[in-house]
Amino acid sequence: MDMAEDNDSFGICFILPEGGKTAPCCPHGPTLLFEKVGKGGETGRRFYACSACRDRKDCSFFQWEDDKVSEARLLARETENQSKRPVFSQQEYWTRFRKFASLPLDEKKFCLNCQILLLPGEHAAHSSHRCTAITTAQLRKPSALLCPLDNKKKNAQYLFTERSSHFLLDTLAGQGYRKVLCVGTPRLQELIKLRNLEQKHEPMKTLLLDIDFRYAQFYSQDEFCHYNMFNHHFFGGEASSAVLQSFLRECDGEKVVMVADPPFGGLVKPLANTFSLISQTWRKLQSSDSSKADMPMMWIFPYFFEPRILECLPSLSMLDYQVDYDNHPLYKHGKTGRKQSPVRLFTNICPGDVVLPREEGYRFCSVCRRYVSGLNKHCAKCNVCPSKDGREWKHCSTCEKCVKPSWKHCQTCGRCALPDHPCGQGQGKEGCFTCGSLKHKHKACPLKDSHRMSSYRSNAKSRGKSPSHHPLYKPKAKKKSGAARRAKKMAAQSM
Ligand SMILES: C[S@@+](CC[C@H](N)C(=O)[O-])C[C@H]1O[C@@H](n2cnc3c(N)ncnc32)[C@H](O)[C@@H]1O
Ligand SMILES: [Zn+2]
Ligand SMILES: [Zn+2]
Ligand SMILES: [Zn+2]
Ligand SMILES: [Zn+2]
Ligand SMILES: [Zn+2]
Ligand SMILES: [Zn+2]
Repeated sequence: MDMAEDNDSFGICFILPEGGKTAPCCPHGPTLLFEKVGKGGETGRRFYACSACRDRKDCSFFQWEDDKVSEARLLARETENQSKRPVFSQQEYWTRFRKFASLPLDEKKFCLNCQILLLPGEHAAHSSHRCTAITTAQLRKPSALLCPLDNKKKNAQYLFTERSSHFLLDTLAGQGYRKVLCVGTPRLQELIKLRNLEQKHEPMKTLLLDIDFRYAQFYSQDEFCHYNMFNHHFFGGEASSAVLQSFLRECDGEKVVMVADPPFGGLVKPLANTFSLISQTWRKLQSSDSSKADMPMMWIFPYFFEPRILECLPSLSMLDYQVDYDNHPLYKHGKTGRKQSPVRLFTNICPGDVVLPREEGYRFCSVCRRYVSGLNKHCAKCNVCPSKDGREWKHCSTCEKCVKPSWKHCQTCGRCALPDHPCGQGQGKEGCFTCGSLKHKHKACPLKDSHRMSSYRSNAKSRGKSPSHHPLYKPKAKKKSGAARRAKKMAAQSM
């Protein structure tokens, strides 16, 4: 980490759900349990908060773990949760879609204000809204039709460029996968369906799990589930989770792979927990010979979360491929954008099997047995291709490792750092790689279980007060950890 963390801050830890305890629900399904952690690492009071939203404006749920909640309050909560449900069930959406698809062209209308496909009887009710005609081709590309939800702290809908979505699809098809579980990847699902229509390749099946139920309008029950990937919650209940179960069953040798592209501000640990649960479900459904294997997956996330991700899911490894987005213009691949994309693929597919495009400068390192960025030169001393960010890193013989090109070895700190680093705070120790603090090691880090600390920074005064004084809702970001700071910057620089 290239950042020092201010040591007076408190962290918030995410606690994995314990068996037998049911968490209260917000409109986004079961909430997650968190714990405030003091500077000495001592733990504080636990509370439940929304799994999906990091901003109080999006979901204001808050409850101390030991709160006694009145019946009246529970009822009010349930009513609120109900009111946030989609108007139609997935089956109703599908019926509507089929009706819509059979309409003559001049009756096919989409309301831009309400973001819904309109059936003939509904045009009048939307007459004062902006409505647009829809072609069959548009109907097949919902991700281009729906306006991306760029709410940074909730949806952060960044859509793959053609380059990245085709790369993903070609790679997976080339590996023999015939079923792609798309977790938060609507554009990939769409591309798979378009490719099937061409009838040039063996058809692939796809199921989209996404919290954005606008996509429900375009798909059958077998193609879309309204889903929250931070708590593995199916809004459509058991019928919906059964859809996933049947998708994960590999009949006739149809291999399944999962591709997930969560919002970058999301917590790593709950996501890893969800992906493990999906993998477990998959494993139970397979014949005995694959009982030990993990479900093949690709998790798309910025490279600076690598330590966190590998800590949670050690079977993954990070590839050098830069994933880029249409509506994230600053982070384009290679030299075309102002900056290189920091987003990478984390996968348990053998890295050597994922061929990165030579025409984009990637090359195969025969020692590392994987494809790497053109500038990622193999270091004979470290015996790896060390670069994480696509730039050429250089070896520091004092630190005995390769470092970013902008770093210089500092005699005072006894390590490599940016030239303008806060000097002299480390006493020659490397400190914590989670938060960057030089005063403790990673194992003792109070922020270990959360990279959400940027929005959760607080002071002790908030303890015991009402929800409106809750630490979650008081973003008092001074200095963030490297990863949190960069994730925030990515979100802020978008659009
Ligand atoms: C970074 S975008 C990825 C889109 C992808 N690059 C594509 O082009 O298909 C994040 C996606 O995850 C979805 N999403 C956000 N929060 C979610 C949650 N809690 N559960 C499930 N999906 C979520 C968004 O609706 C969006 O589709
Ligand atoms: Zn919520
Ligand atoms: Zn409307
Ligand atoms: Zn190498
Ligand atoms: Zn080296
Ligand atoms: Zn050094
Ligand atoms: Zn120094």
